[in-house]
Amino acid sequence: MARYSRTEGTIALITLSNPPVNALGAAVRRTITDIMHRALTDGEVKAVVLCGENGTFCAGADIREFGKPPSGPALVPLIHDMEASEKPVVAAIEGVALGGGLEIALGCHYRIAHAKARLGFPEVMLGLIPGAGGSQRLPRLIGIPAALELITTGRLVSAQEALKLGIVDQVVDGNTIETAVKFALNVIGVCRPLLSRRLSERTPAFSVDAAAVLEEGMARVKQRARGAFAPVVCVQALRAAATLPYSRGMETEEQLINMLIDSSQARALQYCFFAQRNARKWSLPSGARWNNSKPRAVHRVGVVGLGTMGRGITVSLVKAGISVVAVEMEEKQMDLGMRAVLGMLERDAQRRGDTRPPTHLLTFTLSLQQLGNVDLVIEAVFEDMALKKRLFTELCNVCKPSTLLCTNTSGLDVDALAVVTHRRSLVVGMHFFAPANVMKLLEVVCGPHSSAEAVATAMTLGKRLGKVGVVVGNCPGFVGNRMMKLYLDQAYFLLEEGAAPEQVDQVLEEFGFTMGIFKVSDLSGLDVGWRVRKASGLIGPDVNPKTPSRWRQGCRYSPLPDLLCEQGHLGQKSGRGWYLYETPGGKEPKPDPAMHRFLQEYRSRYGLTPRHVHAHEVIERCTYAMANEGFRILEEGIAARAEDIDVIYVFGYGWPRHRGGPMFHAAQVGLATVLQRLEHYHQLHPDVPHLQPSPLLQRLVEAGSPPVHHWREHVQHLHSHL
Ligand SMILES: CCCCCCCCCCCCC[C@H](O)CC(=O)SCCNC(=O)CCNC(=O)[C@H](O)C(C)(C)COP(=O)(O)OP(=O)(O)OC[C@H]1O[C@@H](n2cnc3c(N)ncnc32)[C@H](O)[C@@H]1OP(=O)(O)O
Repeated sequence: MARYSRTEGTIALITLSNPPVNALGAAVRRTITDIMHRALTDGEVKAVVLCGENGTFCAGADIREFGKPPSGPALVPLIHDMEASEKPVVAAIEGVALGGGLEIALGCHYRIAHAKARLGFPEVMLGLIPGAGGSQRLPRLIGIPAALELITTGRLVSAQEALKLGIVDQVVDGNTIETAVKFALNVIGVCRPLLSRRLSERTPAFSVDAAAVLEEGMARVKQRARGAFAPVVCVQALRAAATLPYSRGMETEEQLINMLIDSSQARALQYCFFAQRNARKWSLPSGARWNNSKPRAVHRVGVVGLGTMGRGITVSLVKAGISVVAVEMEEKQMDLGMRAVLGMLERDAQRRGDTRPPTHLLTFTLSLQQLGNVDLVIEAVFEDMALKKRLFTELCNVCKPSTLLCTNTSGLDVDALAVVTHRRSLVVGMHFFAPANVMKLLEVVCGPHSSAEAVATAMTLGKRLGKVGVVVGNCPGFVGNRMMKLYLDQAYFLLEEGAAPEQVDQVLEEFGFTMGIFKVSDLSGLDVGWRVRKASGLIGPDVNPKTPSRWRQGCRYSPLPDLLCEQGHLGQKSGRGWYLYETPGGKEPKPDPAMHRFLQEYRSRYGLTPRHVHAHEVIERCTYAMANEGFRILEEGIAARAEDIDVIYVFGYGWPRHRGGPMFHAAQVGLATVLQRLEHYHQLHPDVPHLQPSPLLQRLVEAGSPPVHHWREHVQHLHSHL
């Protein structure tokens, strides 16, 4: 938990020891409190050095303890006693000093950091504020504007930036602990009393315009928070630091953290923290798992297709230091793709202050033959199964036998591609999200033949690219797009029933989505879905001409997006979609009076009487339809855990993190309520079978609505696909 030793005769060395990240669980807090007391009262000890074992200072409070009854000593008195001591206390920071870890370091009189250390207050990402004095000490050390930025965003800073800001006193390349011990020996008795080093006793050096900075900060934070409370409360805590004496500021900090600690948003954000980490822990029916499967080394990757996705994937790979052979079939496309990739890399290098983008890692070619020596290929051509099959057959002839063949399809059958190859076990889906160099999500799609080695390699490659990988099973649309289809259907039906696109979007954005569904659709291009619907036989020559327009495959269908596509209204790129744009390619959506007329005519053509659609109906129908499909996905074993589904939605679809994800949201609303509302909507819309509550949801309600991490126990055919 924490060890005590003496060095150089007079220095007490306290080493936090709680692997993997020295989180401050109750037992750790108890041990450091005892050991610190011993050091501060031992007459032979003249100074204390505080460090962490295994190259990590401390990642803060143990997040697993939040939401449980408090136990063990609190951090605030420990930090207070340490700071009040007449013996200098020096923090030797290696690895990370985060949250409560940084709060402890700020209670020390001096801070020495290793050059590779990172420091920060990420509490806001967990729905909290720094609650052990951090919100009061940091602004006293670095001023309101810098503290405001760090605390409201949760951004971590490098040791170098921390030095510039004044958070640390020295940065070292060599042995941090040895340097801190020498430093401690040097300051014994030099700075007596340690008054000027005690941040709580500092007179805040706030500039006269602190009030304006806080006001501006509050406006900015409210605009970005999308309904999340914690960033707003962070500003309130900083306002207390700016306007109140330290002790009153601390009282305010305590009131604010107590208000947040049991909030549903904090629960959701902390759930997301662990869900993201658990997603890495995949397993297959064979018993292969993340921790017993060895990934292949990947040095050189082929990317086939330089459209939007291929370009983003190429940029992502190159930025991770991986050589890429990018193949396009047509010269014109190659030229466009090459210029786009180089432009993105150039802009990225400029942003990072680098003069030269890593273009030496890139080869552009019109010939598949150049893929002979790559370790892995990512196919990113059009969503056309016949084209993909031809390509995979050819890749088998061209690539060395050990090359992994990955498809970036957003929903086509990965197994159908595997079977055309002679290396079925080396085929997996790597489904990136646009723009692929920005979006964090990667669905790794595992077919029935995919080997553990292939899955491990795709997941490891994803991690190198900075992606959050989630292993999913193979079915149309996988997890994300399969649920998205039902979300979109509900949105179209709401328009048919009386809503306007901007009304639906406003409700979804107020709920916290990054962008409303119709804005997203305009951004991605309406033709993307149109092509998928054509390929799946929902529209086009295969449809029996006698089939009613609003009826397909035995259920209600909305032809609204097809009608827009037929008119050339493809979204931003054509200047018109669900919204109107100033020019083709414009980014600013405006409600379109022509769309309102179009919807009116559409409704009267089909005898639909428009009604007022309430905001709660928009949310319920969209989010419960998604969750209901999520339960089916779990039942079929397409996703291993509800958490995986939530990670997919938070990282790939703009679902508000502070609401945890569609499955967690359903649990927070109450599964019995979700079931009852789905039954209600299904009664009103019997022609929408997807609104019928899924059997798993019904069983969970019968079982008393267990918490999310127990849902697996109620799945009848665990791991049918994974
Ligand atoms: C004092 C609490 C008492 C509760 C009563 C409430 C009273 C109110 C008073 C509150 C006092 C507030 C104190 C403080 O202000 C609040 C905090 O400190 S909140 C915590 C802030 N810290 C963080 O958010 C850090 C989170 N961690 C990370 O960012 C990263 O994990 C990392 C440290 C940068 C390391 O990254 P990686 O190397 O990529 O490794 P992983 O992320 O995979 O992590 C490895 C492993 O460690 C687990 N883990 C990481 N951090 C914590 C943590 N803080 N608590 C518990 N567990 C942690 C992570 O889940 C991984 O586990 P694994 O998946 O391997 O099982």
